[in-house]
Amino acid sequence: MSILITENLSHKYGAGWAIRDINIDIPQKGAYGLLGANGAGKSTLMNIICGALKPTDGRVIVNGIDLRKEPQRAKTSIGFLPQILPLYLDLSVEEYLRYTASLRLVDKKNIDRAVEEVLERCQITHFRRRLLKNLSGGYRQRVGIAQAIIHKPLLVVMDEPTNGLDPNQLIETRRLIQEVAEQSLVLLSSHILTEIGQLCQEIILIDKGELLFSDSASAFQQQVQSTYLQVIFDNPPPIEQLSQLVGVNAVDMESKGSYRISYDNLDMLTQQLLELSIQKGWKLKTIRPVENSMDEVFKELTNKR
Ligand SMILES: Nc1ncnc2c1ncn2[C@@H]1O[C@H](COP(=O)(O)OP(=O)(O)OP(=O)(O)O)[C@@H](O)[C@H]1O
Repeated sequence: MSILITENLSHKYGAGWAIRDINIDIPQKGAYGLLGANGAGKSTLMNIICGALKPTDGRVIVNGIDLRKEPQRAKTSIGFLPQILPLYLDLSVEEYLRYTASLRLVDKKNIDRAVEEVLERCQITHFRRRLLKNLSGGYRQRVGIAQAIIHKPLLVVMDEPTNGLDPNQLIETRRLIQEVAEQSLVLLSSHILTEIGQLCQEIILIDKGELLFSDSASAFQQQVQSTYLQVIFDNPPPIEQLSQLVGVNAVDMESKGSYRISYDNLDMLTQQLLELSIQKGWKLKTIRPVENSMDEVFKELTNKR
């Protein structure tokens, strides 16, 4: 049974559609990256999937349960880390987690154990008595993740979970997200595409409220044909000679003997490289296409429309 299905999900605020006919079917656990430019509809989609916003049209099915028909039952399988976390700053970490466990309908007799488990999983046991207002941003975010997983949901939705964190906090929060994704389906949005590339095996891209792409991260990178070659020589020519070859747009030196060539005619370029290397003794040793960066694919796909 699929963990998350959305069927023709659409939402409009006032007159304009924020999302339109989004169909997603995610059968298994793992980290899924939700990409889209500002205003693409990511938060709207996430809020609807978590039951925080009622869609204008369509439906959400979580673990086989229709969110609109049985919201309470469906929500036992959903954890949510919203973009702005509603923290009660005068509560201690432990008090807050007890409260969220009861909101998530964790059985009273299981609350102690559930709190201990998430304190440990999120590595905040030593801060259990600290007031939330006295925690750093990184630790607040861990508390946010702890409240999202306290009831062991099958689906965890995280809206920009690493936004505003410093580099150390970023590394730790990403590690925690990866651990959560081993036990749940984690759907997360981020503006940092390299982060999505590192964390997520699957990519969902929405643009202007419409689903543009939903497949593996490697399929995402293959969406746009690379127009770069990496060439490495044992006896490298001067960069100017490479720049003058037919079919070349630009050449950058990566390290001694290694160049990145932007081209518009691959056949002509490779033919010249092979011929000249033999003629002039450049000793060409590697020639390979450079994989597109996530940024390049994102730009290409969203600019096409
Ligand atoms: N409460 C609201 N009332 C009216 N329009 C809204 C509301 N919330 C969002 N919108 C509009 O709906 C569209 C989608 O917004 P949404 O916040 O879902 O996008 P997003 O992809 O999450 O953007 P961001 O990356 O900036 O957070 C935007 O055009 C936005 O202006």
